[in-house]
Amino acid sequence: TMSWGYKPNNGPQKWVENFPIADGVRQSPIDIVPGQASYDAGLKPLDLKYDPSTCLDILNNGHSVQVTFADDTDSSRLTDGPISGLYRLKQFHFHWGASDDKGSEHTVAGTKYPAELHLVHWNTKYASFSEAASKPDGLAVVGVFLKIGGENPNLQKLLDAFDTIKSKGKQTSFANFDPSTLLPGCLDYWTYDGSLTTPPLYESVTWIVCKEPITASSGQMAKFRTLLFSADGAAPDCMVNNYRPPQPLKGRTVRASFK
Ligand SMILES: CCCCCNS(=O)(=O)c1cc(S(N)(=O)=O)ccc1C(=O)O
Ligand SMILES: [Zn+2]
Repeated sequence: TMSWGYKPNNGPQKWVENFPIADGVRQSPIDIVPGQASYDAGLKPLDLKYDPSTCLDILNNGHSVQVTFADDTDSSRLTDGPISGLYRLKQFHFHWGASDDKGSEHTVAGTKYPAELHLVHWNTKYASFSEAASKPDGLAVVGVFLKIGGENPNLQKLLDAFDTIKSKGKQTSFANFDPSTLLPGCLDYWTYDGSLTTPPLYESVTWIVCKEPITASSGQMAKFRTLLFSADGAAPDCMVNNYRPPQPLKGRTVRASFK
């Protein structure tokens, strides 16, 4: 049997067949409507501290490109913001479109961005990432939108590794990358209770979506589209449109850290 993907026969409309939580009460992503978000003066600024020496490798996992971090210490972590306690950085990855007019998972008043970066952190009140991944307060994912603009030299460091991880299952060592170079200058955010946006779709994510996008040039976005969903030797299948569309809010409140 074919595993899940983003095509008509195995994509987001079909995931509920093997992952019934796809129709759950706190699914992600969502359309964020700024006028309907409630400003919460109690929300703290995000405190993100990343140690580049914890960066391990870059991988084509067949769904996205992922940069993985050593998470055996607290040296790359998220605290404050909407969360309590300390969450360790596990990995970051992206979602993008076949063209610059789509690609993000979250949308803002219906607006799609060409891509979205997700920095995945897990709650150290649990013993491991995989234990945390299924708990209601287990994960905190920081989302950052990419918009078309000037060349992004920090993003380029990742793109330069893409030729060696073109196909599914390829990975290569990737050292001393500082993910904070991919964060926008302003860390105003929206936050809501949600889920993983890929199977198993666990409802375990506190989403923290930055209001300010970072830029990528159109040529840099084209580089993402040279990656393949397919493994070496299989018919080449371009890795594009690896995003889940917005899901029903089902009564949830979206809070804003800013007025
Ligand atoms: C134990 C099962 C964990 C599955 C989730 N893993 S993850 O790194 O949090 C993740 C999050 C996300 S997302 N878009 O941040 O919800 C997408 C993919 C993955 C992945 O597994 O590659
Ligand atoms: Zn993601």
